[in-house]
Amino acid sequence: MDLAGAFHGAAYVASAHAQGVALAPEAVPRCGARKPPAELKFADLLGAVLEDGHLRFIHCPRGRSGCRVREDVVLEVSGERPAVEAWVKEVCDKCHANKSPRRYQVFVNPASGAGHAAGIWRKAKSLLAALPYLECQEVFTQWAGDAEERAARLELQSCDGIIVVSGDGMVHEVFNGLCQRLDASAALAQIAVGHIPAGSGNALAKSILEGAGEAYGVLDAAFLIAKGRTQALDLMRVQAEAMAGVGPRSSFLNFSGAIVADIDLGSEALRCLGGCRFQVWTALCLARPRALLADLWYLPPGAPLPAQAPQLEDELTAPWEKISGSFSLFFATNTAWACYDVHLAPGLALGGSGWRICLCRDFSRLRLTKCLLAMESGKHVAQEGVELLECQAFRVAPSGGEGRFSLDGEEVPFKPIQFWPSTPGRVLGAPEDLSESTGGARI
Ligand SMILES: Nc1ncnc2c1ncn2[C@@H]1O[C@H](COP(=O)(O)OP(=O)(O)OP(=O)(O)O)[C@@H](O)[C@H]1O
Repeated sequence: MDLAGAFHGAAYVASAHAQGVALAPEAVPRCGARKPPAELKFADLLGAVLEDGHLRFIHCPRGRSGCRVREDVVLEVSGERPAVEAWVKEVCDKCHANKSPRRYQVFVNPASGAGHAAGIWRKAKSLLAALPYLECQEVFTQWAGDAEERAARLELQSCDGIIVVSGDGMVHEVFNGLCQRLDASAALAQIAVGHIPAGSGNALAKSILEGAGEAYGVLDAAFLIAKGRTQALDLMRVQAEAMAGVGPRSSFLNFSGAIVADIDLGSEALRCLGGCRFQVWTALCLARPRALLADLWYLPPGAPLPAQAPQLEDELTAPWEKISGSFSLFFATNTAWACYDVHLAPGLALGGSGWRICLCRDFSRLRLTKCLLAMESGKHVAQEGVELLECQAFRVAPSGGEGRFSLDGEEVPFKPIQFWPSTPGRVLGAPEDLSESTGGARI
């Protein structure tokens, strides 16, 4: 169907087809791009909204840098109101994956990253609030653990997802809140978690955006969330000694020892620097790198996974594999990116692919430095001696010396710890399903 109208006396025709809305040459934009684009692609559109006889296309094409920019196009429409409304609805339905209205709970952490979360949320909200099919209820967290408590108490009937405006630490809290619930399986299936990067590492946001072919940015993250596609995320149940008072934990992101944990945990005090905190602390840690003396057991892909996780004190035999040694680097991950600029496991998909463990054994300071530098591009995987193991489950037990362990960016005791797959979660934002975006009939 075509939509005809006039603006300042100029005639135009907006014509929706399978890939987008074509604007006839004489179409005149009321605001936005100086020159009207010939076509507004559904891939760049979040919807069309009727406001006082005008039709606003919420349009976010990619700018020169590859990041999304907001370039709404507003046209004056004429015609029978019901016909125009039907046209608008059909266009909207083609713009986002989820046809029904969605209600999101938003958690903004004023203490995350360099303390810019409120401004970051304002930017994302200006886009999300323009979409009539989205309703966002925001809460500024008051203390560490606030988001976890709220996720554990959330009423499932009133919420379709949680948007975290913070770093990975608060995403960890939200998944742990969902995992603690009596109805955890239902909550994890229903409540998809979106991540708008406002922390220092923002590994989840980066991994989702990169996997969906989007640039890393605030508007990009908000755009992908609004698109409404979701995907599974593997979660691991964490069994550890001496976690009394903390309760059982789940991990969605990573686990590290040796220099990576020392950098991650040691640099906490420099959170005000944002992502730079890692660079500064890496330089300090490389001056005197501390190796992890430990035994690692892991269950390789394809090995039968028992229904029950072994107890931490149980002996592990085949098909478990065992590696003992001095690890200069120990970094297990569930996501391709371990930080917005650390491409730890290139190509690792979020759901159903298990974890990867990156190991360096007995590396000199020079080799370790080269490995850490190459991680930015993911080229470390081709370096001699860098191992990347695939696993379904794993256990690490320190065998001597001192050290620290970091679980999703938070410190856990330097004691035996085991990771066992649990009910997967869901995240907001996924690559476009090509079968959905092509072959649509002309409307
Ligand atoms: N109002 C608050 N005051 C103090 N701390 C808070 C508040 N709200 C949340 N927190 C805590 O802030 C901590 C840090 O947040 P988060 O980990 O998300 O950011 P980050 O450390 O800067 O980023 P990243 O984890 O990506 O490196 C979390 O552990 C969270 O519990």
